[in-house]
Amino acid sequence: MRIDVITLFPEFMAQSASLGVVGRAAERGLLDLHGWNPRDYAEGNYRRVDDRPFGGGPGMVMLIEPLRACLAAAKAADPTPAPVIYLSPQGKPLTQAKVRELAALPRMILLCGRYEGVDERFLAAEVTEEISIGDYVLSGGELGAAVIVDAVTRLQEGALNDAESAAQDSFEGPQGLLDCPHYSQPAQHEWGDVPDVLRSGNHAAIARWRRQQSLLRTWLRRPDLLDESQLSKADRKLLAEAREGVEP
Ligand SMILES: NC(=O)c1ccc(NC2CCCC2)nc1
Repeated sequence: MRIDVITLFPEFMAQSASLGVVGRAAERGLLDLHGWNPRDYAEGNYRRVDDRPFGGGPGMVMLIEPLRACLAAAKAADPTPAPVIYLSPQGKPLTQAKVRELAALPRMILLCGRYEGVDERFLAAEVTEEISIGDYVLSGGELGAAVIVDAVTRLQEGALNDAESAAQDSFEGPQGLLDCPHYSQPAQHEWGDVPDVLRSGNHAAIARWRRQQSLLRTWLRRPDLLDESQLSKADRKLLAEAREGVEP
């Protein structure tokens, strides 16, 4: 997948995409990441990318023309069509379903705003959709872009060593349940012992326990994600059994 990021801080994106799963995916050619700096496309001695807002008020607004030229350069670099996604608190909340949709694309262009934002005329003319990574305000869209880069890259074929681990992630299953608890060495510890079932070697019992824990955890922590009408008979039975003796 190719991802072009329009940002005044391309070094930030390069850094965040050089580590771990994303870094490895980039090395494997699963991710082709390009940074584009609007300042490189700003005219005049001062190479202005921002100016004061009409109507007054605090802060600055990113100007149309440097962004327009910068986006044109990014599009000219590769013929593959791509949605232009603007990160902002006014965007649609990012969900794993949206991540899966984006991960299936051959390319996307991420636009990162700074200051008070981008001239509305640029958004109206060039932006396909706005996405928010949560209901809070950041100083720039770069962290949102890094979140999207990470989330879509780990879903690229071959990015994760064990494809299963992606399927067992929270929100991944068809019902979008939370992930179950995980344990490793030591089996006994002053903070508690590993549940016996996980050491039993009984893979059916282990899968059952994990499913039950995911159901219980989702019910306790994120009931908004649990649509019991969508649960199978088996899942409803597992949840009922797990609920006994547990206060939400
Ligand atoms: N919740 C978010 O996804 C988000 C995105 C961008 C941002 N700030 C940017 C937007 C325009 C100037 C700074 N803040 C928050």
